[in-house]
Amino acid sequence: MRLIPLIHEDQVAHWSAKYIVDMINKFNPSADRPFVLGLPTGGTPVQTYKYLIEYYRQGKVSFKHVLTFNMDEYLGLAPDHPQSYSYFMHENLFNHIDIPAENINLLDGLTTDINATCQAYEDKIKSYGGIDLFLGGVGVDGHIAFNEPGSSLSSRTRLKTLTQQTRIANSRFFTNLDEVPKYALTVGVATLLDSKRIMILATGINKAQAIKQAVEGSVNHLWTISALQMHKHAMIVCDENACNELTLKTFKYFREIEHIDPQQEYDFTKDLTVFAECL
Ligand SMILES: N[C@@H]1[C@@H](O)[C@H](O)[C@@H](COP(=O)(O)O)O[C@@H]1O
Repeated sequence: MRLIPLIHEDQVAHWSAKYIVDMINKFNPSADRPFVLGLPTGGTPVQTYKYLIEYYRQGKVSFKHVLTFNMDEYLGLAPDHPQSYSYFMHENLFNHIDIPAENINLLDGLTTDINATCQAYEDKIKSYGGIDLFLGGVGVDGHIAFNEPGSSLSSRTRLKTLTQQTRIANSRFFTNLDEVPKYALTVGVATLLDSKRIMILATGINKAQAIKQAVEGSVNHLWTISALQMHKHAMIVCDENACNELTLKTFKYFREIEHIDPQQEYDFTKDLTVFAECL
């Protein structure tokens, strides 16, 4: 696993956006060979999306041949509902870049045939040869996508019941807790593990326990983020607060191998994908 223990939240956003840009450009996608990108919602990636838009506006990346699959969607919310993940993605990213509408894939929260919708999503991902890079966040309870504690580590896209803790955490985007849906459609842990690369973002002290479990804990279905340990190219990009529960030894080790010096400006001009190739 590659852990990038940065200092500030903004560096996490900048690092992750630059990594995505470097990956896309290196891949050199075309109509016949698109780059397949998995995407999350939540508060954490918003700033990453702002940086991606900035890179796009500066002409440093194009999304014309990028195909996206979002990781999850609330059951029962229409795509134009302001709290739906579809709405979020259009507001925060898709409306500001050159991605063709037909390249965007989102789970249908209004589906009347859940199993068929989930199977079709898995099939579509496979038909493109899998996800090249899945970007994600992490819940306070260590969930990735909506794979709540106790999710099978072999799970695929399906319906999940949300925990009360997750509903409370996500209620900040709704008027009150009762409005937060109780169910969601989500890609599974195995769907995520099938991606060629996974990059999880974590910022803030409330993610520190999840990061400890992910990096120092054992692989465990109660902390689904720990399944990243089974992946060949998994990365966690986090700020100092999210590292708060790591041992000093772990923290220093990863900081050293990533050449992160808190006294120096981070060099965002270098190719961030290179280290991953060496792992
Ligand atoms: N399903 C999403 C996850 O994909 C996300 O990682 C998590 C954390 O969100 P935030 O970044 O707002 O802390 O929230 C939701 O539960």
